[in-house]
Amino acid sequence: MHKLTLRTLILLFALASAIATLINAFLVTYTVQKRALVETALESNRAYAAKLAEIINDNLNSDLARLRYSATLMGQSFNDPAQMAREARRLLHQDSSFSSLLIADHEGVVIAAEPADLNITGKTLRSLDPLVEKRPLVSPAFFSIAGNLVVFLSYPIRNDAGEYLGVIGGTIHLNKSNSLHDIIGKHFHRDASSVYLVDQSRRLLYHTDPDRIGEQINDNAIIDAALNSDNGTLQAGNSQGIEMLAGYARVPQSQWGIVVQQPLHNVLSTLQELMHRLIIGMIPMCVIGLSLIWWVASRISRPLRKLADYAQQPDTVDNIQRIEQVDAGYYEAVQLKRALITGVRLLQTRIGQLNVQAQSDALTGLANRRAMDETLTLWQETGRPFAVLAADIDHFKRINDQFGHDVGDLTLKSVATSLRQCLRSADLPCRVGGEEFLILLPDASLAVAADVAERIRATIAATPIEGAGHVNISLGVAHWHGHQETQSAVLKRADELLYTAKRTGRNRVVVQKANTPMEVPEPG
Ligand SMILES: Nc1nc2c(ncn2[C@@H]2O[C@H](COP(=O)(O)OP(=O)(O)OP(=O)(O)O)[C@@H](O)[C@H]2O)c(=O)[nH]1
Repeated sequence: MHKLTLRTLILLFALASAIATLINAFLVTYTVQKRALVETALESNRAYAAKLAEIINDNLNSDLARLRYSATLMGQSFNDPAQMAREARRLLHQDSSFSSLLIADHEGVVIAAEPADLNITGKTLRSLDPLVEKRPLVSPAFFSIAGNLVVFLSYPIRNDAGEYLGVIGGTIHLNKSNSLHDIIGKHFHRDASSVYLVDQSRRLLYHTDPDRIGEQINDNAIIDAALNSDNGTLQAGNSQGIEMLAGYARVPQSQWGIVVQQPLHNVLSTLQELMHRLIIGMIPMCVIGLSLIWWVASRISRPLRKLADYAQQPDTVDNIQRIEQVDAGYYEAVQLKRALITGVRLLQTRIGQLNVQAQSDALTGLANRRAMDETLTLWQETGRPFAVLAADIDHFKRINDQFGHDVGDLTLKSVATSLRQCLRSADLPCRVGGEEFLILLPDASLAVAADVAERIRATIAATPIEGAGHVNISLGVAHWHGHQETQSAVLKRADELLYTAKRTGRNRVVVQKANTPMEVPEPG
C-alpha cells in the first residue's frame, strides 16, 4: 500500500520550501553583509593609511625644515667646527625627532657628530646620495657607519654665495624608539590588525611586530600597490599567504609606503557570529511555522483521507452515512464527497440489483433456490422456527401441451402473483423447479401454515388465467421442530406430503400430523 499521504506531501513540500527559502535568505544576507564588511574594512584601512602617510609626511617636512634652519646658520660659520658642533647638539636636543646629528663636508667626511660617543668624526658617510643630489633628501633604510639601521634626513649646506659646502643630516634609528614609532604606534590601536611602513627598497621601516623591522619583503602585491600609487585598497595574500584586507598610501616626501591591513577571516568572524545568532534566533519561528503547517496540512488532508478510506469500502452498509458525516470544509473536498456519495449510491443500487437478480427466478420474480438456502441457513443459525409449504401445479404438462409454452409461462407468473397475494411480507415464496414452489413461513405454527396453504390453494383455484382458464395446485405442509431435525428433513417431509396430496386426488392440502414430526401420512 502506498504510504505517502497528502499530509506528508504537504509537509515535505512546505519543509523543502522553507529550507530553500532560509538557505537562500541566509546566503543572500551572508553575501551582502560580507561585501559590505569587506568594503568597509578596506575603506577604513585606506583612510587610516592615508592619514598616517599625511602625518609622517608633515613630520618629515618639519624635520627637514629644522635641518634647513641649521644648514643656513652653518653656511655662515662652516669653518668653525666648535660652532657647528654646538648647533648639532642644539638641534639634537631640540626634540626627539633624530637619534643622532652629523655634519659632513662636500666629500662626505664627518666633521661634527652628536652624540659625541658615536665616534664617527673623520669617517666618510655610507650614503653619498646627498652629496650627489645636493638637495634635501630622505634616504631609504641602510646600516649606518655606527652599524645601526637608520634612515637619513639631510639638507645641503651652502654659504651666502650659494657655494655647496657639505651636508647636515639627522638619523632615525629604526630599531630604537623613534618619531615614526610614536606616530604610527600612538595612533594604531585596533585588534588583529597590523600596520607597516616600507621604503622604496621594500624594507620594513616600521611594523606592528618590532622583530620584523629591517626585513626586506619581495613578492608582495600589497607592497607593490603601496609603492606605486598614492593610496588605495587591495584584498590579497600577504607574504605568509594569509588573505588580507589592506589599505595603503604613499608618503610623498620620502616615497615610502604605509600599509594598514587586517586578515579577511578576522573581519568575517564577526559576520559568522552574526549569522550564528541569526540561525539561533530563527529556530523558534521555524518551529512555530512548521507546527502551523502541520496543523493546516492535517486540516486539509483529514477529509480527503477519510473519503479515501471510505472509498475503499463502497459496499459497507453504513458507508454512505459515514461519508455524509465527513466534515469536508473546502470546495474540492465538498465536491469529492458529493461525487463519492453519488458513486457509492449508484454502486450499492447496482449491487442490490445484481443480488436480487442472482437470488430471484427470472420468469416469476420469486426467490430461487439459492435465496431460499441462504434464508434457511440464517434461520438455522438463529434457531428461528418456520413452516414449509411444498406446492406443485396440477397437470401442468397438459397446459403446456394444450395451450403452448407461453401460456404455461403465463400460468407460472399468475400462480406466483397469487402466492404473493396470500402471503405476509416476511414469508418467502420460492420457485425451485419447473412448476414446483416452496413457501417458507417464519414463526408460523403448523395450524397457521395449514390455513395459509388452504388460502393459496383456494385463491389459485378461483383465479382464471388468460388462455388457460382455471388451474389447481396441490400443497404439502410441514413444520420444523427445531434443532432435533435437519432443515432438509422438513423440506423432504413437505415434499412427501405434497406427493401424498397428488396421490390422493390433487387440488388439496395435506398437513403434517401435529407432534409427530417424523410421521408422514401414507399415500391414500
Ligand atoms: N411453460 C413452462 N413449462 C415448464 C417450465 N418448467 C417446467 N415446465 C413443464 O412443466 C411440466 C411438468 O410436468 P410434470 O412434471 O409431468 O407434472 P404435471 O404435468 O404438472 O403433473 P402433476 O404434477 O402430476 O400434476 C413439464 O411439461 C415441463 O416441461 C417453464 O418454465 N415454463
